[in-house]
Amino acid sequence: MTTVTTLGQFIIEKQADFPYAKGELSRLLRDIGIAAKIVNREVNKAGLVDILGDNGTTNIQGEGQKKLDVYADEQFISALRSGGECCVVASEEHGDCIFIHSEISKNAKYIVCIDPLDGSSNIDVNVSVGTIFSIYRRTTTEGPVQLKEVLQQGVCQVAAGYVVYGSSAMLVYTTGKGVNGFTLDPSIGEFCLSHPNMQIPRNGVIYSINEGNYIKFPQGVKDYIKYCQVEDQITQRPFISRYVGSMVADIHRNLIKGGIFLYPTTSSHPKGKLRLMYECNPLAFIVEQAGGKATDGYCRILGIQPESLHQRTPIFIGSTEMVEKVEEFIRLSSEQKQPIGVND
Ligand SMILES: O=P(O)(O)OC[C@H]1O[C@](O)(COP(=O)(O)O)[C@@H](O)[C@@H]1O
Ligand SMILES: [Mg+2]
Ligand SMILES: [Mg+2]
Repeated sequence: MTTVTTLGQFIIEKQADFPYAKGELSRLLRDIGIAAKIVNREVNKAGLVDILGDNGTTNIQGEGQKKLDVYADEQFISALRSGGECCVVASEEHGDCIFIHSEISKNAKYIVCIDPLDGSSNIDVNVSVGTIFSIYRRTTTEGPVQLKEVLQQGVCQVAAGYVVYGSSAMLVYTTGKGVNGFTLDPSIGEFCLSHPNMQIPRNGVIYSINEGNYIKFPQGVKDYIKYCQVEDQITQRPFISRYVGSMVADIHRNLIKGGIFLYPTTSSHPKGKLRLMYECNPLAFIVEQAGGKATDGYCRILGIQPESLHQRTPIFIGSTEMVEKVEEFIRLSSEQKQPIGVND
């Protein structure tokens, strides 16, 4: 008989890794797991319930909100509110932080940054979407929590994770001691350990970028795409182009198979499109913990000092050797030198 380890059991077991732990972070991860199950239930039957389509509202970034964006946002915020371990939430769907002032949360130490529904453009077409979360601890216990306590560097994360709502629902997270993946077993309603100690291959043959923006990319990125497309058996090129358009799904695939995900600056997004606090930092923490790399082309994503809640950054993330290769192309093009391996 196969024994299953549920997320709840695993979290408790791993608590021993943290001598100061009192169970608060465990309960917070549990609360996120519960909200993920509720969102998954709606995603699974999205066509049958009134949850597809536009919500008719826009978020702080001027993006049209989907009904599922708003629904997921409400579910995660209500779970974090009622759980009692979270003192402030920074969500993609809200311009400002949501400070939680309740009796149950008066001693709460944790700060959660969240992208409640990632891959919104794929919601209505039954393609994998996700949720991304990042957890920090307050930097002081004095007085009410301040915005500056939210704007911590990615290296200060105490935990991060994502949920993929795909052919199966999976929750993948790290607390800085490796990465583990759990698959939802609908028959028992539990996330069960299915991918222990996930490791991303050091190299890969999959590159993931919206090539529709090709002409808007910096030269170094264009050169790297050309490099990926040139025939060369030794380096197994041409590489395979895969792009779901849901960052969580693209990163999850590369985490398992190896590969690189790139969202550079473009002329329409001169600072990049993806958000540092609740997309890039959490996924960078996971990929680094799995043995990969995440940079903005020059610097480590986790080392960037945040200045605002919804700031964007270019990102190159995945198998270490592939990220180092694209960094090389970006450096060479900024030194206006001809890269090797493009016009073989
Ligand atoms: O359509 P584009 O420009 O390729 O952008 C796709 C990217 O935008 C996102 O959908 C942005 O995330 P949200 O859906 O949470 O706003 C990413 O998941 C995805 O990688
Ligand atoms: Mg997103
Ligand atoms: Mg989103």
